[in-house]
Amino acid sequence: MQKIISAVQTRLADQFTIANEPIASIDLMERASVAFVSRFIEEVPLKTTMIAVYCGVGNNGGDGLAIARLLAAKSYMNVKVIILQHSFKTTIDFEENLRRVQQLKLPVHIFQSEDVLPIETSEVIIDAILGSGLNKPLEGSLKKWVEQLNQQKKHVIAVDIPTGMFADEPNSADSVVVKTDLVISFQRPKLNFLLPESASVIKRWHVVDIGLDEHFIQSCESELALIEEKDIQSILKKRDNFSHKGTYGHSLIIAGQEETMGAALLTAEACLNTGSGLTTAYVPSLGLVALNTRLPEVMAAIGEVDKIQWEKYSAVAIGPGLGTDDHSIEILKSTLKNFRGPCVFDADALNVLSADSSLLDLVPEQSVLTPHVKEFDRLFGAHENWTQRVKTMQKESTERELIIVLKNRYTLIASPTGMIYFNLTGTPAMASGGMGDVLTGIIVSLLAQGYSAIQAAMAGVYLHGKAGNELEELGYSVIPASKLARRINKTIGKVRSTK
Ligand SMILES: NC(=O)C1=CN([C@@H]2O[C@H](COP(=O)(O)OP(=O)(O)OC[C@H]3O[C@@H](n4cnc5c(N)ncnc54)[C@H](OP(=O)(O)O)[C@@H]3O)[C@@H](O)[C@H]2O)[C@@H](O)CC1
Ligand SMILES: Nc1ncnc2c1ncn2[C@@H]1O[C@H](COP(=O)(O)OP(=O)(O)O)[C@@H](O)[C@H]1O
Ligand SMILES: [K+]
Repeated sequence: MQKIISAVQTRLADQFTIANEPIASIDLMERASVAFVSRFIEEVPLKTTMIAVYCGVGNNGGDGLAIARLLAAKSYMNVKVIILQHSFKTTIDFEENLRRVQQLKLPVHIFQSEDVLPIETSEVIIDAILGSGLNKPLEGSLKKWVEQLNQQKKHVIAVDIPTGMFADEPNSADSVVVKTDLVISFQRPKLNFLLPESASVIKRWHVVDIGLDEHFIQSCESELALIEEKDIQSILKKRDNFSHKGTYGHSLIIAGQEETMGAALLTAEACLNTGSGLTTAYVPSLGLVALNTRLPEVMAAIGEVDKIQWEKYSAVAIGPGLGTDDHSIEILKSTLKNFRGPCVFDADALNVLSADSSLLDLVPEQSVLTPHVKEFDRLFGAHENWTQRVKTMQKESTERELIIVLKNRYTLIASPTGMIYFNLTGTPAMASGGMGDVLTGIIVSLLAQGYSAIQAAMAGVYLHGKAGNELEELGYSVIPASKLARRINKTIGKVRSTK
């Protein structure tokens, strides 16, 4: 698990590394710049490319100057430096790198606040104007310059963070930020890279290791962390030699209506392939033929709700394609009343809970809720931005002792301990109908197999995304949910075998 740290904590990590490695500040800047350049070369391999490095006068600008020098040393022939003199308060390392650049005789153009920037003729812009030292939204000449740069629609690569973007607090909707194709960021992604608002200014980001003290970073107080594959490997258990189907639990999936039987099938198929010992689907009787034809391994439960033998099941998933009519409400109420084991609430189950907060209050502790953003806002109220949603998740999850999985490109998982875990696996190729049903099937299966609620949510989300990544690598530009439901067992096998 990698802690995500704030801009302030990053500064402390810089200082700690400088004092304890020990390393001179200027040498740490050099190391960061070397790390940037090694990734930049992969992005822009052509040495004749015209590159303009836009520098501020703080340490981000210092990085920019070092990067310009290092690129020239790597035989990039057309590198020029533009210094935006937004302040006269320069840093020592900026000054030192300016001296080094001037010795090389690289073209350096300096612009003062009142100056108008000429139209940029270079093909690639490196944004080293401001980094994590941003302390207020851009204004005045800096804002004007950045607006002008954005209009030119160049290939922009930012150093550490796009100029104007806060690392860990929300930018207002009208704030001006450099629009980037790639951010090469130092040591950790910034919180805001992981929230959907960043999409308007960041197409891709990549983190490079600049050798900050990891022990210090991991000891920082932070309630935000990134899930790593080794975390999932340590969760996943091997299947024992003398185990049998009874060892791996019995999942009940309550899903589907006449027009949405597919949701029940997808959930059940994913559950089966994730390793649940037995899987039963409670579906309308008109769905029986489909279920028996498509998934002969899955048993069916049909008929009156009060006939369900709740004690047979180790875990329940309720909601995909269930509808929100009276019958669905009755099934949900019955689940809340009768089932004592771990439960996943998804889709229409969440919609029913949103419509009646007294039902939401009955959801047992350690249940897993898997809303997408609309379901989340229906459950917990409208939000102005994702920073607010993160706070709400934390509050609701700790107060209600629930695991909340807020699905997105980078799905967030809130634990009742107050921690928020970010998952980085997954791909936009997974943005297709039924994908959430598959996730629900994976999570309920893990619950039935005896994993704790937080383990099942973390492993489920990670493996779901990882299966998507693997299919994309096999050539799928869009992944049908059923394809992923059939792939998941292979993904689990691979993650487990690399232990
Ligand atoms: N420390 C290290 O060893 C390492 C650091 N590294 C690099 O340092 C970067 C952080 O550098 P930094 O702290 O110097 O801040 P930076 O982003 O350059 O800006 C500071 C300047 O911005 C100004 N300013 C702020 N907001 C403003 C606004 N809205 N509009 C106008 N001005 C504004 C502020 O002015 P002030 O408000 O103080 O007057 C100050 O002059 C980090 O992202 C990474 O790239 C790496 O080399 C690794 C080693
Ligand atoms: N752009 C994306 N990148 C990564 N994962 C995605 C993306 N879009 C959707 N997903 C994943 O697909 C699933 C969609 O869930 P949901 O919206 O409930 O779909 P459905 O209701 O069709 O089943 C979530 O797990 C989400 O994380
Ligand atoms: K920058």
